Amino acid sequence: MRKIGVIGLGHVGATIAYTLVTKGIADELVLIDSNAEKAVAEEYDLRDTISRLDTFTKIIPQKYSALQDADVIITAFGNISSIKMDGDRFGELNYNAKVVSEVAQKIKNSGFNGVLINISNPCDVITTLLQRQIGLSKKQVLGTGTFLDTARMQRAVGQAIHEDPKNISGYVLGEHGESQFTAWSTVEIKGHPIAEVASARGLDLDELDQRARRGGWLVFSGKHYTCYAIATCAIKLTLAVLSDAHLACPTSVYLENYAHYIGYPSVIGRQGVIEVNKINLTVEEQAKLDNSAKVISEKLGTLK
Ligand SMILES: NC(=O)c1ccc[n+]([C@@H]2O[C@H](COP(=O)([O-])OP(=O)(O)OC[C@H]3O[C@@H](n4cnc5c(N)ncnc54)[C@H](O)[C@@H]3O)[C@@H](O)[C@H]2O)c1
Repeated sequence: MRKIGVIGLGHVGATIAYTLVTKGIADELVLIDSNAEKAVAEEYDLRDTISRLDTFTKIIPQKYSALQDADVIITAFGNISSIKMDGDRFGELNYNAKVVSEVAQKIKNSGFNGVLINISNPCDVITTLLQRQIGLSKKQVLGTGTFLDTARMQRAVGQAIHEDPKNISGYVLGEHGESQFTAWSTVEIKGHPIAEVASARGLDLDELDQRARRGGWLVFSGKHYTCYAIATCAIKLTLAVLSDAHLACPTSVYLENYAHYIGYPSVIGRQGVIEVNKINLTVEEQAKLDNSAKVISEKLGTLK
């Protein structure tokens, strides 16, 4: 039996819930939102969907205690309308930090002992707060982090050279925010290092890095939220946990040397973060990672 909880049923949470139901991934789905009307609306839209599906999902609305034996909780609470068009994901910091204190206590009281995947922004800060306040092990808590930004880098490079983005491998690392960076030393196209392809095809890597970083704002500026790509990232991570896939991907993971969560290569399976996959970065990339960690650390500091 696969039991999943989604907390926060806005654009992102509702897209995730719909995907979990229509793909038959969840046998039981706990749906929670502080907006009671919104929760009922999403619950019944999904119940009506189930009438036409070949699979059945038991929907359990608004019940934290039902999370006790859940395999995965996905947190997608927030207030996206508080984000201005200036490209700063820290706009939700104070709001979501307050939500954490409420939600973390309720998750803790439920006795949940599975894997928590956080989406709420600022992702690295909120993931750090959730882990600290729920008290689950650092392996059991992760954030989507730069998994989405890496998809955007794959899209930017793929578009530039007319390749399927899935043929581009490598990592965007650091904060899920403005200080993120593409670690070009890790990027390959069908096994060819990007440096080779860039010189042969005249690619401007700085510009592609910028396109990956600004990718979210391209979507946000048109519809004032993003949903499909982040939901797909969360679903992929959920499936990696449920099937113990040992999926190698960048997520927001706890790094001892920074003492908080940050986007870094990891391996995801049944227990959550199976491994923090330490890789060799160039001196320049390491400096960018350190800088990104400083940005996250400073924001955490403002909350103390
Ligand atoms: N990490 C990423 O890559 C990524 C990508 C997209 C969005 N996000 C973030 O995900 C979050 C959700 O985005 P959205 O567009 O769905 O926002 P949204 O404003 O549409 O939805 C947020 C939902 O959370 C609910 N909520 C607020 N406080 C709550 C609480 N105390 N308990 C339970 N539910 C609560 C709200 O009622 C609302 O339905 C935001 O923080 C957003 O910035 C992150």
